[in-house]
Amino acid sequence: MATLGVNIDHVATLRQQRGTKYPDPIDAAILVQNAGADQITVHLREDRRHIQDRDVKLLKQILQIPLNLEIGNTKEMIDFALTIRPNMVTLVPEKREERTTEGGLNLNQGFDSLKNTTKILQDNGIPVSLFVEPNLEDIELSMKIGAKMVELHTGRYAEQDGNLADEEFERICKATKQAHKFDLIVHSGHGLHYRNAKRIAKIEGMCDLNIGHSIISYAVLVGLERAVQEMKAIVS
Ligand SMILES: CC(=O)[C@@H](O)[C@H](O)COP(=O)(O)O
Ligand SMILES: NCC(=O)COP(=O)(O)O
Repeated sequence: MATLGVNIDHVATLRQQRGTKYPDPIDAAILVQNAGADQITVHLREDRRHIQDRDVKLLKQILQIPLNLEIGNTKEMIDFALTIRPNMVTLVPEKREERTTEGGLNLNQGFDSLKNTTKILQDNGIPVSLFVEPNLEDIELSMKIGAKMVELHTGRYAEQDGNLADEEFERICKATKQAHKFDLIVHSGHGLHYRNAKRIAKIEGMCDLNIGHSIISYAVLVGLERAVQEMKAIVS
């Protein structure tokens, strides 16, 4: 079975929504670590809509489990990663206007630049994963770029039902097999939740699942009763 990386971006989304100091993703990361997560994942977006530079710096200092930093392939982000030195970097595509990451990297278009960035980071001891569509061409390109890992974008699998989800699942299985032939470590993520994650975790050789939005959403619900009871005790 796979290990679990918990993406805590959307704890920061709640904070940024009001410009408050709470909820602090650092507090969340400690709870997540104590609950048994194998890794913390954060996506430092160019527009800083959720996670902030300060969050990443503190996480690197306090975490006892690995920190996976997701960034776009820009000079600003590469310089930041080289300063912070996370345990790994996942290079992801980014569009300011998107609500969330819509697909994998365009490896054909970005080939030279991604190869260069991967080399810089890995030469500095930071292993690189490429966030890619689960297709055979992109797996081969990932190997040619020289990354040690890929993260297969499971968004389409998560959005589909029935036969269409089965077809996507097959694509993920084939991409995983192909990646193993090239000695790439395989992770998966995006849109995974309590009903669709198990099937992906059971794929042979699937290393890690990065899951964020569904876990933070569920945490709001399972924590609400206690939160209301504690406020009720204060106001009454
Ligand atoms: C790259 C990826 O799939 C996730 O990290 C996702 O991007 C979470 O961040 P957003 O919800 O801001 O897209
Ligand atoms: N790389 C995927 C990730 O970190 C979490 O994505 P999501 O579960 O928030 O959709």
